[in-house]
This record gives sequence, structure tokens and C-alpha cells, in this order.
Amino acid sequence: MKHALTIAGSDSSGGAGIQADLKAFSALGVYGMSVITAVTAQNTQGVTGVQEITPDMVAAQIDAIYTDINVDGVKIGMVSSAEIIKVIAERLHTYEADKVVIDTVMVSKSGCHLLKKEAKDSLKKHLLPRAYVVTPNIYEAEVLVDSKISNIEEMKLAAKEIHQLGAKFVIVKGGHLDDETCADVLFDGDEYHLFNSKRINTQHTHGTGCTFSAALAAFLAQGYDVYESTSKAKEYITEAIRHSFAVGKGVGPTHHFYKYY
Ligand SMILES: Nc1ncnc2c1ncn2[C@@H]1O[C@H](COP(=O)(O)OP(=O)(O)OP(=O)(O)O)[C@@H](O)[C@H]1O
Ligand SMILES: Cc1ncc(COP(=O)(O)O)c(N)n1
Repeated sequence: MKHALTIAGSDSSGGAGIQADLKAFSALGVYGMSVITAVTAQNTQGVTGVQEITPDMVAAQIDAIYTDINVDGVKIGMVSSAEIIKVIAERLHTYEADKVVIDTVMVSKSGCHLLKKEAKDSLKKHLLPRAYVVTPNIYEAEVLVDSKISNIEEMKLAAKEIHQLGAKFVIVKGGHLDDETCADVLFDGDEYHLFNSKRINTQHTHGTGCTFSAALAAFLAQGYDVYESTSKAKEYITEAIRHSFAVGKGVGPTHHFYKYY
């Protein structure tokens, strides 16, 4: 069995963050491991508290894994501060981690800033150059390139500009585009590849970005190339959204185990 690692924040309600990632890893048959960067007090209605883990403790978790266990794929989610970003970048370099998927988590669906504003430059400078694939949503891509995105052509332009920050592949996700189709644009430095799905009409989309990037990391860990992995991750997230369900009073989570119950 292949091994995948998520470096991300904990979501107490289980829909996003570490919890979503470990569910996706399990559903896809890879052994899941976690490095927790922050604990959030969160439910389907919002985030009520964030406690960062110290950079030393983040480093200690990474060391504990890499000194003992082979890591076939890595996904990075919420990394709130410049100090945490730097320590992760330094450790990934030390352990020569490859196939690193970076989901540039910035603001939760409920509107809470999960990346401190002053840490944005650090993300661009220290972490994105270490990415095999980076997966910004429309809003995150807008922040990274500092311009508005409202159609596929603008997504392509943004993907090209983000590629120059050092990631090998860029996927700008179209979940937030005002369109019947949810198109994700992959740029490989040379060509654009579009991955389309029909938009599913549901309010339960908590953790869609986390689920997609974790599935991508799981398929890369299993040896699929980036194009196959993106196609499979897109299929996985589409079905997980199609089967999403109400938990609590707000935005419910994606479903990872709909085949079983
Ligand atoms: N309503 C929907 N129907 C079908 N696919 C969707 C829908 N919403 C999002 N997706 C797909 O889900 C994946 C995640 O995209 P999205 O843009 O929601 O990421 P995100 O905003 O980073 O998620 P999150 O807000 O959870 O961090 C993409 O493949 C996107 O196309
Ligand atoms: C710990 C953590 N990581 C990521 C997200 C983003 O997910 P969403 O945009 O669906 O709220 C989140 N809410 N919480």
C-alpha cells in the first residue's frame, strides 16, 4: 500500500482540512498520515477559533514521519503563518519530498482567514517553488496574480502567471466560476488541459478543495501521472459532491464513502 501525507489544519466538524484529507486517502486505498499545522474550532456554519501549532512542533511531526516512513505523496493545506510555511519548506527540501500538492488555502467558505495576510508573500516565495502541483481556486488565483478572473481565458492567464512562481503544474479550479460547467484548468508550462464537469446544484460543498487536492495526492502517490491523477481526482470530487449531505445546520461535507453507505 502507498503512503500519503497531509500537512494541514484540523477541522473539528470533519468536513474539511486534515479530516477530509484522511477520509479521501482511506477511500482511495492509500495509507494516510498527518502533520497538523493548526487546530480550528469549526462547524458547518463557521470558524469560531484558530490555534496555530508552534513551528517547532510542526517540524517535529514532519521529522517523526520522514525519519521512519516512506512518503509516496504529500498534500499541503492550511498553513497560516510565515514561520510555519518556512519550516515546512525547509523540511520538504531536507527530505527531498517530491510530488508535493499545494492547495493554497486562504479563506474558508464561511469567510474566516486561514492564511494570515502577511504570510501570503512567504507562501509565494518559499512554498510554491516546492510544488509539483498547486491548486488555487478562483479567489486564491486572483490574490496570487493580483487581477480579477471571471472566465476560462482569464483562468488560463492566471495559471500561466502562477506557473512562473515555480510550481511544475498549476490547476486553477473553477468551482467558484459563475457557470453551469465546473472547469478546472491545468497548465503544464507548455499546454492547457481542461477538466470539465457539470455543476451539481447543492449547498453542501464544505471541503471540496481539500478533498480534490487530497485525491490528487493519493493518485500521484499511486504512480499515476499528473494528467491521469487530475482526471481521476476530478471524477472523485464530482461524485463526492453529488453524494454530499446535510450535517449540522449549514454547509454540509462531501461524501467519501457513498459506495458503502
Ligand atoms: N457545485 C459543484 N459541482 C461540481 N463540481 C464542483 C462544484 N463546486 C466545486 N466543484 C469542483 O470541486 C473542486 C474544488 O473546487 P473549488 O473551486 O470548490 O475549490 P475550493 O474553493 O478550493 O474549495 P474549498 O472552498 O473547499 O477550499 C474542483 O474540481 C471544482 O471544479
Ligand atoms: C482546517 C481547514 N482547512 C481548509 C478549509 C477550507 O475548506 P472550505 O473552503 O470548504 O471551508 C477549512 N474550512 N478548514
